[in-house]
Amino acid sequence: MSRFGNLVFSSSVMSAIDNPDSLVISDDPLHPANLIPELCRNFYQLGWVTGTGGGITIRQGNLVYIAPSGVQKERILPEHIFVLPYPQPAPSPHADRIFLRRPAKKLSESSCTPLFWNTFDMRDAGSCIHTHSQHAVMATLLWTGPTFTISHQMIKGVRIGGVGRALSYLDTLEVPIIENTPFEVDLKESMAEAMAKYPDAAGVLVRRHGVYVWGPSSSLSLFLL
Ligand SMILES: CSCCC(=O)C(=O)COP(=O)(O)O
Ligand SMILES: [Zn+2]
Repeated sequence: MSRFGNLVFSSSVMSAIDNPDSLVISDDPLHPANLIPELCRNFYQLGWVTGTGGGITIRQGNLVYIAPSGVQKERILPEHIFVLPYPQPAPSPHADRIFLRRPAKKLSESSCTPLFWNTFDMRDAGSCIHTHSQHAVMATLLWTGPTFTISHQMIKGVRIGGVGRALSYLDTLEVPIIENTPFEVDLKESMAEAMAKYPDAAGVLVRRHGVYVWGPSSSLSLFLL
């Protein structure tokens, strides 16, 4: 453990401070910096992240990897990935979010970052995926109330709260639907409220917009989609 300003981080985080690019260079296809671009290409092919919409994060221990904002997600490269330490104090007008590594190219981290943080803080999630899937949007139009509810369907792989035990055929899956806002960041509070009110939900739908789904790892978040 070492100190970085007022924060205490593991030695792996501290060694990354000397060579930030080492955080996104790996031969391992499962390394988050390689996995995020691959998953984004898959999401594009599925029609889930058309235009520049959607976002993804993977957290491995105290390192958080986040895709860039406002870019065609199918064109993301490992060098475009942001890396942040976790945990860290919430950003405020007086303190910015802390980054261990930013891309050399002029990019911003996903505008979903505050919402991704909800899933780390409230569910100890290892990944969170946000898509604009037409199926998710359609569900929010057909279920006009505050939740999408389903039972006796393909819910056996869905985990309670995204990270707990798997649901059975006989369980009922209830997913909160929050109302859309002009900016992604403005969904943070209503998403957190929905997560607190529905602790068993493995995701949050955003009306006329899409869905946030999380899991203990990227493969399990993906399965829930
Ligand atoms: C045209 S997308 C508007 C913002 C949005 O909904 C979104 O998902 C964008 O996420 P990003 O990671 O590109 O900031
Ligand atoms: Zn979105």
